[in-house]
Amino acid sequence: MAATTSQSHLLRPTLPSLRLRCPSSIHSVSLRRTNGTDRISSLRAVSKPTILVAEKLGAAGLELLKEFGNVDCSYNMSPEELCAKVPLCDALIVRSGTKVNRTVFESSAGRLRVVGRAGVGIDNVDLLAATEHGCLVVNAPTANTVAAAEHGIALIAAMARNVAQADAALKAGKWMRNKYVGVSLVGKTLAILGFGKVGSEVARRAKGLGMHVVAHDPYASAARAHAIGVDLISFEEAISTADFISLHMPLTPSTDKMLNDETFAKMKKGVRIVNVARGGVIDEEALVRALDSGIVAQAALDVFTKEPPAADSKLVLHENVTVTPHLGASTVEAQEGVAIEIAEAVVGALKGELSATAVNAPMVSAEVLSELAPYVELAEKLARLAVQLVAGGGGVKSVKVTYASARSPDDLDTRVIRAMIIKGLIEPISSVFVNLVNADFTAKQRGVRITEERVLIAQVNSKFPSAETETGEISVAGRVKDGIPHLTQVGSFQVDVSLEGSIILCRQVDQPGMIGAVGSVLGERNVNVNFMSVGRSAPRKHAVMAIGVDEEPSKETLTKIGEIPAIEEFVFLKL
Ligand SMILES: NC(=O)c1ccc[n+]([C@@H]2O[C@H](COP(=O)([O-])OP(=O)(O)OC[C@H]3O[C@@H](n4cnc5c(N)ncnc54)[C@H](O)[C@@H]3O)[C@@H](O)[C@H]2O)c1
Ligand SMILES: O=C(O)[C@H](O)COP(=O)(O)O
Repeated sequence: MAATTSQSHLLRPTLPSLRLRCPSSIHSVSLRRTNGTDRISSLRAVSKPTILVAEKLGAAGLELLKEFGNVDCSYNMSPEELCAKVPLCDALIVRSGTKVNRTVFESSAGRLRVVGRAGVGIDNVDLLAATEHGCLVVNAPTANTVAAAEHGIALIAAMARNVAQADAALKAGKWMRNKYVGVSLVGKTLAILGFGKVGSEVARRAKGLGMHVVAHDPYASAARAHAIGVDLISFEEAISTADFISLHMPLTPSTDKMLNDETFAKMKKGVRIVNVARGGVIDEEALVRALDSGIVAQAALDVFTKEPPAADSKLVLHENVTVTPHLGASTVEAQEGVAIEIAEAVVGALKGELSATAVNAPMVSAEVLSELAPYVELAEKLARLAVQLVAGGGGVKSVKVTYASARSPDDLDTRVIRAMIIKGLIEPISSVFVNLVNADFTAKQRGVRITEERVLIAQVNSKFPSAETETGEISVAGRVKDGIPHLTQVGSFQVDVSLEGSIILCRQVDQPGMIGAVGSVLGERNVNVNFMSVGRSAPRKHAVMAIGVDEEPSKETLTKIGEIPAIEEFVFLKL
């Protein structure tokens, strides 16, 4: 019998069974918890990795990298030069100026294990190709946020007051006070599209300038926006009511050319547009048309579809457009921060640690990670063992994994364990290298179907911990002997005591004299013992004594039992 209560320990997941279903048979393996080390990323260890830095990186980051590996700083490489170098490198660090496409991963012939993007946007890295090649991609998402937001504000102010145009005119000898009358920011509506890290920092600053700030972001939390004093509104409302629009979303298939002829047509005439996100979110030819027609009064752009843009770009040369050459992240402070952030992420990944900034692998919180760590090696080893039990060498096509845990099934992140199971299933029978990055992809590609079942187990804190099983349940067993109910097991201890009157359970060190010591305490206080049984784990180790008593012992009697030196825990139970 297994008894459970609703009390639960949150951090005690258990993985009691893994079942491998093969075409003709079922193999079961019991899982046990081990103290195995965390081999989550399973990135192959090399003595001193080579790290290729393809774009300029801050000195502090380079120092960190040099402490760990051989650092090759090769800036301004052609695509061909990059492809020629990657087979010799374990990690590659880039900014936005290097295209890390499928050819790069293919050229690396499996050597490249980490791509570090020293910045936020990863639109220059082919994530699918990285994943297929088992290459982790990490970025540095936080260190340049403030720099980008400050640049956005600088562009809003410079555009509104014609700073760049007036500067150029004056340097050309033209004093044009009438031509460069600007517009004020105070009281104007600023619509922020993309209310993430940069967008929300721009919002804070714009509010300080007296602007009315609204935002559109399908994934942002309204509570977070309200905390900054910003209303989240629809895209249509944002673009049709704004005096200024500032773009802060990533470039993805769904944001590609988000601002186009159709959307410009819906804007308030004379709107001003700022883009420090990615050039591709604007249809640049449509923007030129909107500028020419006067729908858009001015634009300030830090980013372009093609960087650098063509020297004769109509957009760049437009008199109502202010441009900077992708300088949003380019402050001394941001570049030092980004360099350190990416160096730490790349070094961590090369060491085989899970990165908090992984872009194409599960990001798992430190809490969940430490909870799962003991099961990681277990999962891989069991899968390795199980796959080798399959006759015929064809591997498995279908695997069912059952996770029994005190965590709610919705709150059980199984990605790391699943990846290790896939690794254990596939690596022994193939030359494929499987890690956390490519596990799901590899399983799918090889036709291995993983189904997962999550079972919620309630766990209890027992008054008598020896009654608990490894999985946190209270376990007792009994039988009927000569018509009388008997207790035959407490936890993992075998006992045999009739269930009459009341029972005292004691756990003690197995040593001579214990039955006499407890019996004398009871006898001296006139408590009649009707049955006594001892079960032990091994001679002279631990034992559980079950004592049936006719009378209820006083508190003082129980205290005396507890004071016997070898007694480790005890409990009195009324039946
Ligand atoms: N110019 C620069 O030097 C510079 C510097 C830093 C960041 N950036 C760019 O700025 C952008 C934002 O960076 P971040 O750090 O704030 O990223 P972030 O991930 O914190 O924020 C992006 C936000 O865009 C939102 N979003 C996604 N799709 C959207 C859509 N269709 N409409 C509206 N919102 C949408 C997301 O929900 C998210 O909240 C990125 O494109 C990044 O590459 C540029
Ligand atoms: O996405 C980013 O982090 C910015 O666009 C900065 O890019 P950069 O590193 O090329 O300056």
